[in-house]
Parts: sequence; structure tokens; C-alpha cells
Amino acid sequence: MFGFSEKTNLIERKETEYPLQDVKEPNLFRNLFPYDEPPKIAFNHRLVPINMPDEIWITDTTFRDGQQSREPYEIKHILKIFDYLNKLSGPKGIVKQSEFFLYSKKDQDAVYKCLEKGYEFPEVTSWIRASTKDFSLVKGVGLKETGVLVSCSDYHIFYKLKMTRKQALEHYLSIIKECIDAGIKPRCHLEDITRADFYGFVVPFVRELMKLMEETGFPIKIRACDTMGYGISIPGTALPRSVPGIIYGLNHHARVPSELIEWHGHNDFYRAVQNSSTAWLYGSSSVNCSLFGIGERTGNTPLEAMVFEYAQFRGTLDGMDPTVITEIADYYEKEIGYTIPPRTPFVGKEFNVTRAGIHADGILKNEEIYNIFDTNLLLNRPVKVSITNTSGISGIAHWINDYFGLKEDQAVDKKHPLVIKVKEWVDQEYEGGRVTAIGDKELEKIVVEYSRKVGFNL
Ligand SMILES: CC(C)C(=O)C(=O)O
Repeated sequence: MFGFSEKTNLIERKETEYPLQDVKEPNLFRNLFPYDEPPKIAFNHRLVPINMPDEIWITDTTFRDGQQSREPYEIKHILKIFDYLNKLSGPKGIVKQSEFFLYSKKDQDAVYKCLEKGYEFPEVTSWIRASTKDFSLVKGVGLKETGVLVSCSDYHIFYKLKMTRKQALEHYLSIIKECIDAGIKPRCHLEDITRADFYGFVVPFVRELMKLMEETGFPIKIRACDTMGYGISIPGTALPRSVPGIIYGLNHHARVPSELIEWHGHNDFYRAVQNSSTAWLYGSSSVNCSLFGIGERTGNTPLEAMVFEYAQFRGTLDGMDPTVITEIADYYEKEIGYTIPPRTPFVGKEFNVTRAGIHADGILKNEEIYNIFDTNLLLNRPVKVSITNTSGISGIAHWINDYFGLKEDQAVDKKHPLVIKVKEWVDQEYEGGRVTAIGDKELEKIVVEYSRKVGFNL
């Protein structure tokens, strides 16, 4: 790992108490969330130290948050995706866990079948309604950990639960105790933490959870859920929106060790990836993601993005095989029927496709000029040039070489008669009013036709 020294997660400090502030009226942070205007970002210029844990990892919510936002996967899909996650995770298990619903017989069957595979990673965990019956269900299925919803903003406490903060805190504690009594490790999903009163509710509540952890010896995970995507990663922003502030505060004021902190982000303001990286950087070991970011509304943090964030932070993929990401994308498109938006980083059809002639010219000289990394090696996706009116003669030469696999002596350059003929055809198309890109199959036909005319063997 670069630039981060060995350290303990919890620094020595004097005990500071954060009593619960049992307010009469909800604190809706109207200065930040006026509702009839876009939300606001406030700065208090407080900087907290970067504190990346010695171990970081990814957890998966494809089958929970991911599935709740789309039509359910068939069991065969779940099993195949689970295989892929295992393969991607590598021997070190960087994709550590995956969470599953247990509501229906189908959900439970999927869990049993994934467990039968006997994989160490990802570990199967559950997501349940917090009730005695559901805790015994988790136990019965043989899972060790479950997610429990403990919504923490006043939006949820006052308006959804219709409770006071004190009532909510007591209610949540009793549920978590029940979970522990049932012998299951709780993972507390602090829903809507980026709109919650951090010192008035979150810290006092999480302190109680940490006391319970000390008393019972049961690890209690704290998942910080940025339910509406309001989190801000910029240093010096004020709580409750500050991701560095939330992670630092959980770690140092609520005393949660890094390995028990997890960030769960949403992408409503395009910040999911950045916020998850920030969570890692400021002391959360775990970031919760879903494949292709499929999740409620605008989605979650894309898991594949965090594979590459991991590699960039750590300087190594640590055994993860990123070519599996391409296999998963193909599987989603061909077998599940999900269309990945073409410009999606790492997986969209166009993510490493260039159209502009000037870029194609660069690629022809040396592909590193316009490719983010060796996408062929790391993702099994060679850099591509797609032909339009702006592709130019170099773009056409690159397309022909790539499409027909022409290498070295065989490769055509921009002076080749075939390339010149095809370029004339492309120009005529656009001069004639064409506005669409030229598809691979269409161009293949034209190239084959002109190769005969110029006597070039493809
Ligand atoms: C339902 C909760 C836990 C969640 O997924 C979120 O807050 O985004």
C-alpha cells in the first residue's frame, strides 16, 4: 500500500460523552435540504485526517438493493452471478460478502444453492425484517450475519416510524439484542445517515451499540447508508453530508473499529464512486456495492468501479481477475436481457471506443495515447474505433486492422488503396445526409466488396 503508515484505528483520547438529544421537533436540516430547491453544500472548514485502514474490501448488494430496484432475478441467474463474484473476488476474497433476501421460498432456495457451492468468498449474509421470526429464519438457513434496518434521520424517525429519538433508540437496541440472543451477528443499516443529526442521534446510538458489543462479545457492524446520495466527499464540508466527517466520527467518537464500518452509497448526485473511495480513505474498511450500480433510483456504487479504485489505491488487484467483469457484463446483456448504457465505464459497449479521426490517428500510432489502460489485457476488451464522418482515414485503417485481425506486415495504413476507397464511400454516405454511425456489419460488407475491387486479400 502506498503512503499510509501502520496504525491502530482508535487513537488514545479522553472519554467524551455524546448524550442523546431527544428533541421535540424533527431536525430536517432545512438550511441544507430546502426541498423546493436543490440541496446545499455547507462548509465548516474542519479537516479530518486521512486514515485508510490496513485492510479494505468490497461487499455486494446485487441481490438486495440491486434486486429490489428491478424485476427479480431467476435462481439460475443468481447462481451464475454468485459464481462470477467468487471468481472476481480472488484468493484473498476482496469481494467479501453478498447479501440476500430471505422473504420467499425462492429467495431461500437461492441462498441454499449458493451455500452448497461451499465458496469461502463472498460470504452469504441476509437482509430481513427485524422480527423474532426472521431471526430464527436466518439461523435456520445457517447464516451468521444479517442486516437490520435502523433508520437514523428524523425524516425516518419522526415521519416514518412516528417515534421520538429516544423511542427509536430503545426500539433499535431491543431488536439488536434479540438478534444477538438468536446467535446472529447484526449489521446495523443506519439508513439516511447523510440527513441525520450526527452528534444528537447517530453517535449516542452507535456508542450504545458499541457498549452492547463489549458486553456480549458479538461484533456489531455499522453500515453508514447514504440513502439519498447526499454524501459529499470534499474535505471541509459540514455534517451531516460530509463523508470524511461521518467516517471519522464513527471511528473516533462512536469508537467503531474500521473493520466494522461499511459505507453504502447511492448515486443520485453522481457521487457514489467518489463517496465510497472517500469512505475507504477516511477509515471504513468496507464499501457496499452492486454490479453495474443497479440499485434503487439512480443506483448504488458500481462494484466494478470499486475493483479499479481498489487497484489504484493499493497498487495491486490483489488477486482479483477484472476480466470477469466483462464476462458478467456479457452475461447480463445476453442472458438476463439487461442493457448496459453504452458509455458506462469499464463495461459499456463504447467505453473504449473512439470515433474522432484525430484520436484514431493517435491510436494507430500507439494505442496508449487514447486508451485508459491495456483494456485488452485487463478487461478482454481491445480498444476500438467506430466509423462516422469524423473518424478520418486513420480511423478507417484502424477499424479494418482491428476487425479483420490484420497485424504487422498484413496491416493496412492510411495510404493503402483499400482504406482510400472505403474513406471515399464513408464521405459519400455523410455528404448524402446520413446522420448515424456506421455499424460493424455494414462496414464489413463494404470493406469486403472494395478489397475485391483493389485486389487485396483479407
Ligand atoms: C434500506 C437501506 C438500508 C438502504 O439500502 C439505504 O439506505 O440505501
